Amino acid sequence: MTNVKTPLVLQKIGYETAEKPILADLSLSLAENQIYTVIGPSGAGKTTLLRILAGLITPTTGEMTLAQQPYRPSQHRIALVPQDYGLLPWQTAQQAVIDAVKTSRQQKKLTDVELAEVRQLFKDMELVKENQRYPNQLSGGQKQRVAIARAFACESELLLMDEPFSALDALTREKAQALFLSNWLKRPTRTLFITHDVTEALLVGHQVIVMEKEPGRIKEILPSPVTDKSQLEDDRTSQEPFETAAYLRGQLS
Ligand SMILES: Nc1ncnc2c1ncn2[C@@H]1O[C@H](COP(=O)(O)OP(=O)(O)OP(=O)(O)O)[C@@H](O)[C@H]1O
Repeated sequence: MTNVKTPLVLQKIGYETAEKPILADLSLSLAENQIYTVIGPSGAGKTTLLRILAGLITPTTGEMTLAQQPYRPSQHRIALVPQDYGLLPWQTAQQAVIDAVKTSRQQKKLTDVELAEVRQLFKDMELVKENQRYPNQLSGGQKQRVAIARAFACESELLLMDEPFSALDALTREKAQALFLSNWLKRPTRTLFITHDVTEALLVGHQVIVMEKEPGRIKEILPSPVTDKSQLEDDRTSQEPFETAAYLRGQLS
């Protein structure tokens, strides 16, 4: 599948456990090559939504479609960057990325062209010196960049990121946002990006999905005033995102 310019549509999605409803009546349309950031209070079901899109759990009610066909996650190339980066202790940074490409393309070996692409990705993600290191030899910021490099390398149709920058200090986080966006612009894909940081949601996302809880549902979807994602450093100091951030904080309180 697919390069079709078509939205991934969720209609009236609900998810409940034996204990309680977790998501209710959630409808959403995710366009191709757009970044959707998701914010909301703890327990609003943000990770549950991501897990549904990844195919890790199945919604109790509602339907999901892509190109008017039922959306079955197992039939699509989906990249997931979890909160803890999901790196394996026995794999170097380079092995992690190469193995992910092999798995996603169902190949035993990469071609010279594909290996050159991986090397370029390491350059783009500023990881050249770290490529032979194991996770315990990498800083948090470096591990997180390896996890993102691995996700980009898979050329996924859907990129799912669960608070990827939450463990980073403020300056490393700003650098990671810029690096992520510059790489995303080179390799754009439909992206859902969970964050607790309202400013990050506006800077990184084209659209901000605001969720509320008990049960988890969408409260509002707001276009980000930051439309040019290549100008992040200018946007950090401009007034407009700050005004929208103040509004969003009000929505969350
Ligand atoms: N398998 C499960 N069984 C029971 N309850 C669950 C299960 N998965 C999630 N929950 C509950 O569903 C609710 C939503 O959880 P979820 O992790 O999706 O929220 P979240 O918005 O991502 O929260 P946070 O911001 O704290 O990460 C929580 O109350 C959680 O305890």
